[in-house]
Parts: sequence; structure tokens; C-alpha cells
Amino acid sequence: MKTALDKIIDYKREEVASLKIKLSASTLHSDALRRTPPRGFAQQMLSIAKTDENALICEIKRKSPSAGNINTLKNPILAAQSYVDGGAACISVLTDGPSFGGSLEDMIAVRDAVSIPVLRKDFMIDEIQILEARAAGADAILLIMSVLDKEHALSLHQCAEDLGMSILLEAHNEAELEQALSLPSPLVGVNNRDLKRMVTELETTERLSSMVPTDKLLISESGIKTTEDIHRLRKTGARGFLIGESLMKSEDIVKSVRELRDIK
Ligand SMILES: O=C(O)c1ccccc1NCC(=O)[C@H](O)[C@H](O)COP(=O)(O)O
Repeated sequence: MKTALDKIIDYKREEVASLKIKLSASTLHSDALRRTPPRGFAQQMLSIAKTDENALICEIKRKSPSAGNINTLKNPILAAQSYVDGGAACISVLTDGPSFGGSLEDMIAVRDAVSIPVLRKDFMIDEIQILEARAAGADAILLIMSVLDKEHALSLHQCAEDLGMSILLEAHNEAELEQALSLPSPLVGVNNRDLKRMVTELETTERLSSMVPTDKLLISESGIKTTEDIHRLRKTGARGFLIGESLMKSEDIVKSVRELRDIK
């Protein structure tokens, strides 16, 4: 049976095919190069983590396959501004429509409204999506190891790097993490959510953390809700945290971000 992730990748292939009919890679490439250079997403994460503070990537997320509706979010800019006021290091904006209710327009609006780096969170399988992301202003992209073999991940990594973007590499198990660690980006995310079984366990970061060398920044992703969760994850050496649902559901986003950021 197909998992939610398999279904997402199926329709991403269709989206990529239509994008290629609608826009040429060379036009997108010129648009991407005409943009002002990307904000340093990796630099921002690394410099905060170096001070032993928590570098939070706060996510704009309306709905998800695991949670259903999270926040109708009429204006993503308001949430993004609260993230900035709370002290987020960077912002991630889900741009997938069918499963997450996001759009590239959300990312553009957020990127224009804030001055911190912004990641286009989507399921990247083709260079054209990366060109589209940079042409729209994105500073960083996510590469999910479970949907890319090593060669494919390396070529997408190269494409993003050539455009000056930062790359967050995501792994959920030992083999994926090995693949992520073989790539140059210093940002290594361990996703606590098993995207195939849709189960979220913070133990995943605890189990895999010892594989991550000190010259990489370990970023724990998904299922992070409380100050206790951050306490627990900091013990693994993680100083980066990617948080969506719990912040999107918070009644006071600024306060929640501040609390999670300030935990030592
Ligand atoms: O969140 C999902 O249900 C999901 C399902 C299938 C593929 C990806 C999915 N999530 C993407 C993410 O990586 C999370 O949005 C991110 O790590 C934040 O997680 P959370 O704090 O649990 O919202």
C-alpha cells in the first residue's frame, strides 16, 4: 500500500512535469540569478548554535497528513512576525498545497515581511523546484534523504549551492543519516516523524545523534512541543530544532517561541 509520502512524491512528479511545461529552466535560472543574494540560513543557525543557544526554525504549517487541520492561518505574515518577535533563528514555510495547504505565495509573502532567512519546505525531486524556490526568494531548501538516492541528492545539493542557498538535509534512520553526512551541507536534520508509518518519536534523535560529528549541526525535527522536549533533545547535542504544529496551535506564539528558545 502507498504511504502518504509515496502519494506526495507521485503528485510532485506531476507538479514538476507541469512546471516544466509552464516555465523554462533557463528563464527561472535568470530570475534566480537576478535576485539579491540569499540570506545566510546556515550561517544564522551555526552562529546561534555556537553560543550554545537554541537555534529554532519555526514553521508555517496549515495542515498535515498526520494532524489534519492545524491552523487556517488567513495571514501567514502575522505568524511569521510572531516567530521573529519570539526570537526564531529562521522560518520554514511549507509550500505544498494538497497535503499542507501551503503555497509559494505564502513563502514569498513571509520572505518579504521578515529579515531572517526563510526555507522553502517542499518535497524536492528536481532542479526546477530549486530554481523556482530561489527565483521566489527562498534562502534555503530541504532535501529528504528517504526520497533521494545519493547521486540525486548530490546533484540537487549542487544546484542549490550554486545558487548560494543553504541546504537542510533530512534523515530518519541510520542509512539515510549516513547519506546525509556524506554531503557537504553542515545542517543535518533528524526527523522524529517516520514519514512512512506517521509515528513521531523523540527517541529517533536520541538514537541517531551519536553518528553526527561535531562539525555538523544536529537539528531535531518534528513532534517538539514542550520545554521538557527541548531539555531532553539538548542532551543529545542538538542545538537546532524545527517546530511546526505546536507553535501553529499556540495561543501566544511569541511567548511559546521565547520559552522554547531560552531553554538550556
Ligand atoms: O507533518 C506531517 O504529517 C508530514 C507528513 C508527510 C511528510 C512530511 C510531514 N511533515 C513535514 C515536516 O517535516 C514537519 O512539518 C516538520 O518537521 C515540523 O514538524 P511538527 O513540529 O511536528 O509540525
